[in-house]
Amino acid sequence: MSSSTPNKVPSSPPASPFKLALCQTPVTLDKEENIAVARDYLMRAAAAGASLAVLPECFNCPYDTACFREYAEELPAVGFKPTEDHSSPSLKMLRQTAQETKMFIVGGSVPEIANDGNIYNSSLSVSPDGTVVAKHRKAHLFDIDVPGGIRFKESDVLSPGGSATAFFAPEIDCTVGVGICYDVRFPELAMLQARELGAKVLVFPGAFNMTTGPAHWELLLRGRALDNQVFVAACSPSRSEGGDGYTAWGHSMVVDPWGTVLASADEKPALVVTTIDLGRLDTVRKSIPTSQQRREDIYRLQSVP
Ligand SMILES: NC(=O)CC(=O)C(=O)O
Repeated sequence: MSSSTPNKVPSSPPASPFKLALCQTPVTLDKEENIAVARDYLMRAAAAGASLAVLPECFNCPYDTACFREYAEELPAVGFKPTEDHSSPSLKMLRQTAQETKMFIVGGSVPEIANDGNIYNSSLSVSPDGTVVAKHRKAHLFDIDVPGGIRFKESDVLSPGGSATAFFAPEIDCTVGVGICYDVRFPELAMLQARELGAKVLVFPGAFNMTTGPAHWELLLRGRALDNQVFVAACSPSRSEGGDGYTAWGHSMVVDPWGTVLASADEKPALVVTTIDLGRLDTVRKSIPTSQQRREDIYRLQSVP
């Protein structure tokens, strides 16, 4: 797996605390309306003092494989400059809002159509000057079949991304990792973001559902926070029926490196704002120094012939 490299190694001592906002927006069939609502929540996040704001998975589109191709947009690569024109209405909104508010925005995710016709579930992150600083394509596709629960097959329509993603945000002196929803179930990805890319906050736009949400959402977020001793912030759409009846769990949540839930929403539309103090990360890592106690010599997985 290749990894995108953050644009700077974070300096020490840790930066001042900053505010992070999760925008748990309602998502409907109306793409234009979804984008306008997302902007409205982002403006409210800025008014609440946020420096980093996050949108949900598929913020412009119902979470429904039947919708992905119709709603898909072409998206640019990392490094795309604010001066360059682009056709994507979602990117236009993200850039304009980031520039106006001076926030870093992790733009949830939107269906992306690539030059070769493949569709991806992709997240763009934009810096306060409007530059695209990260692009993550959902690496693990949500193909599941839970008897009596839910069946979903993203791979019917989507192709998987092939890298781990993180970007450095100088204004808050923090490297931010980005994964999308099902990616959170794979500890190796989070470990790569934290250990090799230096992420201190892992952000997951995600839309769990009424079967896996109550069972696994909080458990996974707290697990990834604890096993990497990082902050984890996950942003869901609010609970509304998708085109084929997919019902999002909601419960957007921020967890600290000790595994404590700092802030969370219920299932309704919500703006969750909380303070991130990266000093907490150093305290936890000093108290329980698991990163220095790893036994790499005994972790080798051996394949069975
Ligand atoms: N929707 C997803 O990608 C993941 C999910 O709902 C789950 O893992 O459960």
